Amino acid sequence: MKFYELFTCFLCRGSREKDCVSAGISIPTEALPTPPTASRCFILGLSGAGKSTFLCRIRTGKFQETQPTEDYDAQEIPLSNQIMNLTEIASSDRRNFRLQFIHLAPLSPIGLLFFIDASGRDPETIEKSLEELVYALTYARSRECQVRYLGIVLNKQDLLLGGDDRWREGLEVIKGMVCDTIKVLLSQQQEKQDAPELVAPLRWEVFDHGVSMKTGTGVERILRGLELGYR
Ligand SMILES: Nc1nc2c(ncn2[C@@H]2O[C@H](COP(=O)(O)OP(=O)(O)OP(=O)(O)O)[C@@H](O)[C@H]2O)c(=O)[nH]1
Ligand SMILES: [Mg+2]
Repeated sequence: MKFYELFTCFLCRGSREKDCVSAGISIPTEALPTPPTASRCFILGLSGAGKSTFLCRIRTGKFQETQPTEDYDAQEIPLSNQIMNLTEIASSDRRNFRLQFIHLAPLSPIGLLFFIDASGRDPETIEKSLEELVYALTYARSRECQVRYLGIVLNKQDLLLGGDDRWREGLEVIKGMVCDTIKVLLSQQQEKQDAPELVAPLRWEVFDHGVSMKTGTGVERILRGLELGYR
């Protein structure tokens, strides 16, 4: 799928309904999010990408089996420089993501952590993930909200390590698709030049090298990235 197709796709797709069982804090669909006081970081990614497992790792320091999240799940964690509110948006649901902006003042910066299940190496799943990422970045911008930090997490690499060398190649392809998408998005937005300070995440990076929420590899790196992104 071409980049501009990703761009138009998000405009025509609505948010999806999911039948889910809550893994943590469960809030009825119709309830509005309560305003958090800490800096905000949204955890996005398709269902099953590992968002709750990441939150669970932070909460308990261990791997625990999760259930699909219902609507969203939030927790506040202390970083070295501030308190960070991490809010998982279940299945990257667009409506639930948009609802979070009710309590965000214009120009207030946010962070995004975007999870991708890299174990399948299925191009359609990656493209679908990237559509959601483009939607999130573009929606944040439409709300005059600066994305201060974007971390893209290529998760579940423990499932690749036992395989042959082709997994390494597959991972590089995924990383290439992610980087191309972000670069095209940023250059297109910069061309518009209507609000340059809102255009790009001030800092973005891809977490690859063995990342797995099951083994815990990469969790510290992700938190450190977030910390640096908000410095
Ligand atoms: N092998 C492996 N499994 C993982 C990893 N991360 C998550 N899982 C498993 O993948 C499944 C889905 O993980 P979740 O963390 O619930 O996924 P999610 O992104 O929160 O999904 P939704 O809440 O539906 O949006 C669970 O069975 C996890 O145990 C990983 O790094 N490696
Ligand atoms: Mg979840």
